[in-house]
Amino acid sequence: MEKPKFKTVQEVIAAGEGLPERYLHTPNGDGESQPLNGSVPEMDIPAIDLSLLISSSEDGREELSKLHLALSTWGVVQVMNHGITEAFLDKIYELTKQFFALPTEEKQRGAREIGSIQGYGNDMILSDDQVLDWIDRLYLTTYPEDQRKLQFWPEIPFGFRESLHEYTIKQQQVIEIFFKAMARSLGLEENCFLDMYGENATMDTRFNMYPPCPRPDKVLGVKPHADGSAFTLLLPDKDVEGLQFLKDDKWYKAPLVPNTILINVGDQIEIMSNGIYKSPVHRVVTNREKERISVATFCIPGADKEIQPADGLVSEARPRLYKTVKKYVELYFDYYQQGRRPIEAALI
Ligand SMILES: O=C(O)CCC(=O)C(=O)O
Ligand SMILES: [Fe+2]
Repeated sequence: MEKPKFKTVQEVIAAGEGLPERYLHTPNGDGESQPLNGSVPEMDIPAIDLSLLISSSEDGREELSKLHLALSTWGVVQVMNHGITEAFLDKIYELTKQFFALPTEEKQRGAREIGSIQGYGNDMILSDDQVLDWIDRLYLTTYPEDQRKLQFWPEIPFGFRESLHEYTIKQQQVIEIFFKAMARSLGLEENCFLDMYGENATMDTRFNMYPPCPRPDKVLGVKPHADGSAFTLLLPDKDVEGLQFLKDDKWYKAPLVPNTILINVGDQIEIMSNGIYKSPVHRVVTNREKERISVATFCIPGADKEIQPADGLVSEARPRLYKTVKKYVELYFDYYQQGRRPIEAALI
C-alpha cells in the first residue's frame, strides 16, 4: 500500500526551513484573537480512588458521589489506586519517549498508509485549508487482538510490543470498573453501560509527541475537540503541562498528578447518560523549550451496538436529548472534517 507523502513535525524541525504557515492559527474573532499561550487557571478536579468505587461501604458511596459531581461538571477525573504500578506507567512513558527519539527511517518503517489511521505519522491531513496540529503520533488498535496490525507496532525500542500488550490488559480492568461505577453513580444497574459498550468494543492507543515549538502563541498541539470514544484513558506528560479543558467558555489547565490516570468522558458516554455526564472540549498548547509526551487510549463501543440514552435517565422532567447512534466514530470524522462538533449530529 502507498505511504503518504508528509513531513512529521520532527522532520519539519530537522529541515530547518522555519515554521510552515500551515501550522499558524489566524485570529478569527471568537476567542482565538488571544494568544494561545496565555496563562490559565488550574482545574479543580478530584482524584478518585478506583479501589473504593467497587466497594459498597460508606466510603465507596462517597467516592461515587465525587465521581458524579466531577463528571457532570468537568467530564474529567484523575484516577488513583488503579492497580497499575508507577514503575509500569513509567515504562510506558519511557518507551514512548524512546520511540520518538529513533531516527526517522526507523520510525517510518511503521508509517501510516493512505486512507488508514493506524501507524506512525503527523496530524491527519483531511483538507487543504486545515491548520495543522503540532504533533507526531503513533496510532495502534490494541483490542480485540485480531484487529491488531502488527506491521505498525514498533520492534524497537525493545519491549515496546510486549509492554503495550500488557498495558492493554491492565487497562481493561480499569475500563470495566469505571463503566460499572459510572452506571452506579447514576442510579443504574451496573452493567447498563457495559452492555452498550459490548463484546466487540475496540481499544485504540495513540502515542503523542509534541516537539518544542517556536511559536506557542500561534500554534496548537491539538485543536479544540471532544473525544468520539465512550471515554478516554490518558497518561499526560509527568512534567510538562499543555492539556487544557474548556468549561463555561474558559480554558483551564489539567493538573499534573503523579501516578494517576486521567479519564475524560467522550461523546458516547454523554449520549448514554442523556447528557448528564459531559464530553468536554479540550486542546493541547505547545511549549517553546520542552517536548511533551502523552498516551491516550480511546474506548470505542462495538460497531454492532446501538448507543442511546439509558432508559433510567429519560423522564418527563428530563426528556431524551440524543438519537440512537451506531458506528459513531465514522460519523465523528465526517463532522470533524467540517469543523463541527460531531455530537450535534446526535442531538434530537
Ligand atoms: O496530549 C494530551 O494530553 C491529549 C491528547 C488528546 O486530547 C487526544 O489524543 O485526543
Ligand atoms: Fe482528546
